[in-house]
Amino acid sequence: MQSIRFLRIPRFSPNLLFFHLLPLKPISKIPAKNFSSQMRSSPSSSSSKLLFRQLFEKESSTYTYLLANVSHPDKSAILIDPVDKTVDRDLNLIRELGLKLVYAMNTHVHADHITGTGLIKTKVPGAKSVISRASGSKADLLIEPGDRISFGDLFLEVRATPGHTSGCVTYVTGDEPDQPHPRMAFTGDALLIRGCGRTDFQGGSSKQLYESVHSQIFTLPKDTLIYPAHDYTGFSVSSVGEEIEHNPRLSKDLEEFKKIMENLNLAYPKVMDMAVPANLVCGLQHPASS
Ligand SMILES: N[C@@H](CCC(=O)N[C@@H](CSS)C(=O)NCC(=O)O)C(=O)O
Repeated sequence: MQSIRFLRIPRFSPNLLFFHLLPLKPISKIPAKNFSSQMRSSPSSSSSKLLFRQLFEKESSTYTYLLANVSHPDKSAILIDPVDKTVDRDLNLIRELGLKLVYAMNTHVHADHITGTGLIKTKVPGAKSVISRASGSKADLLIEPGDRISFGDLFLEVRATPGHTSGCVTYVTGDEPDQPHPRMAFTGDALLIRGCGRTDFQGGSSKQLYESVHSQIFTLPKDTLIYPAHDYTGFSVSSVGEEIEHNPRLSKDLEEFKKIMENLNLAYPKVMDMAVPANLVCGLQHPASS
């Protein structure tokens, strides 16, 4: 299905809002599945703006991301990588901002904390849990590479970035004129700022992680903003160009990268034995509630 429109399209960055007159290219549906929070009410309602918040859970140093299409009447919102301990904070924020949470998404099965997605489903009727099919987890939507996750007129595309775990994905904002510019990549634990996820459990593979990051993230425009699932050193955001140049692990060649990863000598996450089984059912140890 295609539509051609010439409209006043807002362009925006996460921090600054710009408005330009742009011709809107034909929209063509990609063959992979389209997960949409609502039907497009009118082909001419294209005004959209992103609300973006980066939220932090200090015990596990996890970032949760809130994105919403605030110019759309539905004010549809999504959460990426919510943590069970901070679900009430996140839901209060969503309530205060008058948003409607449609998807609670995971980038992967976390080993260091319990996801908030299952708990959110018990508190927000209609919100759907999302994780990759390759993760082997239960969720309402099992997404695959190339799928689109829509909220209002905005969308994320799904890229497979295995290596930290076999089911890791990166969510990237759309590559169309009415989508955020610069693009934003929510990399989970595949790519951290000046680091990357460990590869010593949960089907991890250094070679696979290296190939994932180089083929799926480092090929994005250099100004693409990198938003990871963790930071242990005080960083909050980076860019593709910055990580290509300065990432002390992934800027090396594959053989050197593998040696670095073999010698990380990290202790296993303290709650791993409890977190992994729980996260396979979206954080609730009750399959029916996933
Ligand atoms: N100390 C923490 C776990 C820290 C850790 O292992 N982090 C993971 C991501 S969460 S599984 C990781 O990949 N770290 C990479 C690195 O270079 O630090 C705990 O006990 O939970």
